[in-house]
Amino acid sequence: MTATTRIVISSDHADIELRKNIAKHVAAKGYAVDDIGPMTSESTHYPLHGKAAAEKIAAGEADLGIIVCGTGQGIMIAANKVPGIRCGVCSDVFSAKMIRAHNNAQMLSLGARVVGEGLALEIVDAFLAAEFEGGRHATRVDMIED
Ligand SMILES: O=C[C@H](O)[C@H](O)[C@H](O)COP(=O)(O)O
Repeated sequence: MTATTRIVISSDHADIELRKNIAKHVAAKGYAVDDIGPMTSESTHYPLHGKAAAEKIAAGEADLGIIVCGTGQGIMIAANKVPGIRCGVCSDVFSAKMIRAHNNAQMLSLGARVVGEGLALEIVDAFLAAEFEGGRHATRVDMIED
């Protein structure tokens, strides 16, 4: 992926400040960021926001996505219900690299109540820097899509 990669970012209410700071961090690297909210901390429902971000990717309006909820789990489950989407929750840098390198995941999910902001930004950087390795991994990703 290049610096022209389009990145959609969303969350539930668990930590909109973390989401906004991720958006700023990613934009500062030169990526095209589409932060689709929500814009207030009012309690909301993570399935809505995981689906909305995943649908942007499925529609070809974004290349990669970063989503946030309390644990990262609920919004990830919702995103993965959109056909063609592969999303993983990461709480460590190695996994963030490997969901791109081996699983060709288009979406990274973060738990705002699990990781602090410093680690979250390192995880984001690892996800964005990694490239899909193809080969035997492409065979397996194709099996998921089948
Ligand atoms: O997987 C779900 C997420 O962690 C949600 O962010 C969480 O369930 C929201 O909980 P609450 O409504 O208590 O803030």
